Order: sequence, then structure tokens, then C-alpha cells
Amino acid sequence: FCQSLLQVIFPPELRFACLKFFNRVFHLFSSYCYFDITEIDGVNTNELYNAVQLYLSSSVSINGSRLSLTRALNSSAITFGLSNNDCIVDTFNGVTVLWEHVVTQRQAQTFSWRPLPEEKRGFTLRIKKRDKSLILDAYLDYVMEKANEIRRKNQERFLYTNSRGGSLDSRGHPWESVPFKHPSTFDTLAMDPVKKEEIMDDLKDFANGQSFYQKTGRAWKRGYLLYGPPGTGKSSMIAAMANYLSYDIYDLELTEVHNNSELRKLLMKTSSKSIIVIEDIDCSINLTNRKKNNNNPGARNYYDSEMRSGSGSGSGCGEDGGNSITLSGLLNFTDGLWSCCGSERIFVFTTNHIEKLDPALLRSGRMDMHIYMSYCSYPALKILLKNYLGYEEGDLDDDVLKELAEVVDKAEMTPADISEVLIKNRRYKQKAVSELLELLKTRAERNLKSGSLREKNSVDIDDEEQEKRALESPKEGSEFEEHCKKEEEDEEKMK
Ligand SMILES: Nc1ncnc2c1ncn2[C@@H]1O[C@H](COP(=O)(O)OP(=O)(O)OP(=O)(O)O)[C@@H](O)[C@H]1O
Ligand SMILES: [Mg+2]
Repeated sequence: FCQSLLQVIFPPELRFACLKFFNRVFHLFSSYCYFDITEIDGVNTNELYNAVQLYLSSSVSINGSRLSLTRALNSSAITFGLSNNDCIVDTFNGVTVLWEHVVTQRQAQTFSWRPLPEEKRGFTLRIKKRDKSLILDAYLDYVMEKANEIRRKNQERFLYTNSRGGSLDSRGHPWESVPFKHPSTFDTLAMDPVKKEEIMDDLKDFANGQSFYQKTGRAWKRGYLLYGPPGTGKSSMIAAMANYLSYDIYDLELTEVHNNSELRKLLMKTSSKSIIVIEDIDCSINLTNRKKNNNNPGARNYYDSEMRSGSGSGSGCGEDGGNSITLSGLLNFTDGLWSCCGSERIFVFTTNHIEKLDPALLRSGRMDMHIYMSYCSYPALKILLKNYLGYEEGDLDDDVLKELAEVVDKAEMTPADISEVLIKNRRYKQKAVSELLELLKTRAERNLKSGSLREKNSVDIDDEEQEKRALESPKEGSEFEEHCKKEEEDEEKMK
């Protein structure tokens, strides 16, 4: 009776209005403001909700008494989250904020274009009114950025290739992908530790250099040229770079690209935080024979004028059977205005023959760092012995180490050759070392006899010299550049 009396005196409309009024008064005098971030915003999923959830997963420690655990599809990690109606305090720029995870049952399903979950989930952010203008925007940006970082770390990364030869998939994507699982890291990479450290620092500086690139007006990208004999770890280095920075890899098969505009489209479809790789660049484009009457009809010649234009050759029919990609197109790809559609990209070219590359590719500013992957040196050998046999610094006899140090440079063996010997005998460590020593000695002797012996220093100098020569050979710019200039002049005349 009382209940129905109350309902008569206070009909629901009146009660609702009262509640609203008290709520208003409360908020007027409260020193806090509240922001609701609901999981579903209208009909769309609210990206910010997912970001907040991920971000809080990095701050919610395992100490919490009740946490929700999730593992997303394709993810390699479990993330912790706030349980229903739990709170967590966070600080940003010295300001404290409170996050609450609010979960309520959804009212009887109203009409919707798509079925909604039974629970209504959202985060409420509480900030002191006086702090709101100070941090809100910057804080939310920070949350989004952190969430992306976590997502990238947890997410399996991908290796993309353009092996379909220009055709698109059902989503209009020219790249095919597989999960990237290469185990190579900078720890497993056998090379001079000082050089390795230098490369790792360079990569970290690049990845953390957003403000630097902005300040200096440079596109946020970096180019590495890896050169050296086969089996010295160029591909392994690329995998290590990707694993170190948690980047995706786009393995660009130039022979599958028909013209420059296709190359540009491929570039536009790459995501940021990725490494774009062109392996064996000297084989992909004919950089040796610079004359038109080249002996190798299958290879592409970037001096051919129709090929250089790229844009006009939509059909992609050059005299070389459909490929009209050019060096200028390639340089535009890495250097031109298109190269910065998106950001945080690393270009890596590899070659076994640096001397075959056009100086236009080597000139400073094109490829920021030239990395020579050398035959196995003594410090690199120590890394291989540690990785394959578990030998630490003091585990091996001093005499054996001395002998190894003496012959390893003279033997000119690649880390790939040496790891073969070690893998074969990995269960018999001593046998592995003695067999390796024998092989190194034989190779060193053979090299001595065949007269190809070079001291380590002169090896380095030779390669550097080779590079220098390649850079210096054209006094007035490369043949390629002169050719371009001449063509421009011809065009002017035609006009
Ligand atoms: N520096 C290195 N450190 C560790 N392992 C190496 C190194 N170099 C080569 N290897 C081993 O040898 C194999 C071949 O190496 P990789 O494919 O990286 O050589 P590459 O320089 O890319 O050769 P290519 O010029 O033929 O492409 C790899 O599986 C790797 O395990
Ligand atoms: Mg390789």
C-alpha cells in the first residue's frame, strides 16, 4: 500500500527529474569532472575504449586482487585488465586521475542494426576540474600512443611480400603476408660487438627520434645498405633489426613490380613502423651494364627513357618483357615526396657486390648507413661458439683460443660456413672445436697458396676503398644523373 502511495505521490517522471536535479547540483559543487568512454559508441566500436583497456593493462600490476585476463586473436601475450566496477589511480605529468571500469546490464534489447552485448561497458575518467585543461588532451594522446605500443609488442608481426605480381587481394591489398617468426636477434648475430652496438644505437635513436625528425624537417625514415659476401648474415641482420624494434617487414621483390607507379602504390600500402627490404639490389635492376645494348635482355635498364618516365607505361610493356621499373623510380620510392607518406620507415638494401651499384644509390643522404658484413672475425667467432656450443669466455683453452684467433681472419670463412661445422658436431663440443680449427687452418693455407691472402686490415681497407671508389668515380655526377640531365634537356628542346 505504502509503495503504491509513494508511486502516486512521486510518479516516475518526478523521481527522475529530482535525481537529475540532485545530480546537477552535486556536479556543480564537485571539484571533479568525469568523462565516460563507452565500449560502443552508437553503432561503432569505440577505439578509445580498447586503447584505455590496453593502457591500463600495463599499469595494473599482478598484485590486484581481481583482474580480468584477455588474449586477443593473433596475440602472443596475455593482458591484464580491470575487473568490473574496479578503480585504478594513474598519474600523468604530476596530476592524479582515477579510472573506473563501469559495467552495467543492458536494458531489454532496443532496436539495433546489429546485436549489442548484454553488458554495457565503459571507463569513467575522473580528473580534478582545475587539471582538466592542463592534461586532458595530452593524456588521452599518451594513452593512445602507449596502447599502440603495447599492441605492437603483443601482436604477432608480419612478413609481407609482393609475390602476386601486382594483382590485388579481395581487400585491395597488393601485399601478401605471413606471420613473421624469424628467431634472429642481435644476440645471435655474430659480428664485431662494437659495430653491432653502433647499429643498435642507431636503430634506437631512429625509433625514438620523432621529435628530432620533426624539428629538423626530415622525413622520418632511415636507409641501410648491407653489403658483403653471401652467408655473412645480411638477411639475419634484417630479421634481427625487425625483432629489435618490433617492426613488420615488407620484402619487396622488384622483379614482380612492373613500373614506377606500381612501386609507388606498393609503398603507399605499407604501414608505418616497418622495414622495407630489397634484397640483392644489384640483381634486381641491371646496374652494371649502363649502355642500352646490354647483353642481358632479361634485366631491366633504367636508362631507357620510356622506362624512366614510369607513369606513361601503365601497361608496363617495355622492351624487356613487361618490366619498366627504373633507378629513378626506385630513388623516388626511397627518397622522394612519396617516401614519407606514413612515417617511421626503414629501407634496407642488400647486395653482394657494392661495386656494381650506381653511385646515385651510394651517395650520402641516400642510404644513411653502409654496413659491411665481413667474413667471420675473432670476436664474431666467439659469439658463434657461445651460441652454438655454449662456450663462455673462459671455457676454452687459452692455446686453442690463440690458435683460432690466429687463423680465423686468414681463413676468410663466412659465419654461415662456420655455423655449419658447429651445428654438425654440436653434441660433441670438443670435436666441434678441433674440426673447426682444422678447417680454418686448411682454408688459411689454401688462401695463402692461392695468393688471395689479405691481412684483416687490408680487407677492411679494400672494401672501404671499393665503396669510396664507387662513390668517387664519376667526377661530375654519375652516368645515370648525366643521362637524366640530358633527357631533361631533350624534353625542353621538344617543348
Ligand atoms: N653474422 C652471422 N651471425 C649468425 N649467423 C649467421 C651470420 N651470418 C650467417 N649466419 C648463418 O648463416 C645462414 C645464412 O645467413 P644469411 O642468410 O643471413 O646470409 P646472407 O648474408 O643474407 O647471404 P646472401 O648474400 O646469400 O643472401 C643463416 O641461417 C645464419 O644462421
Ligand atoms: Mg640474404
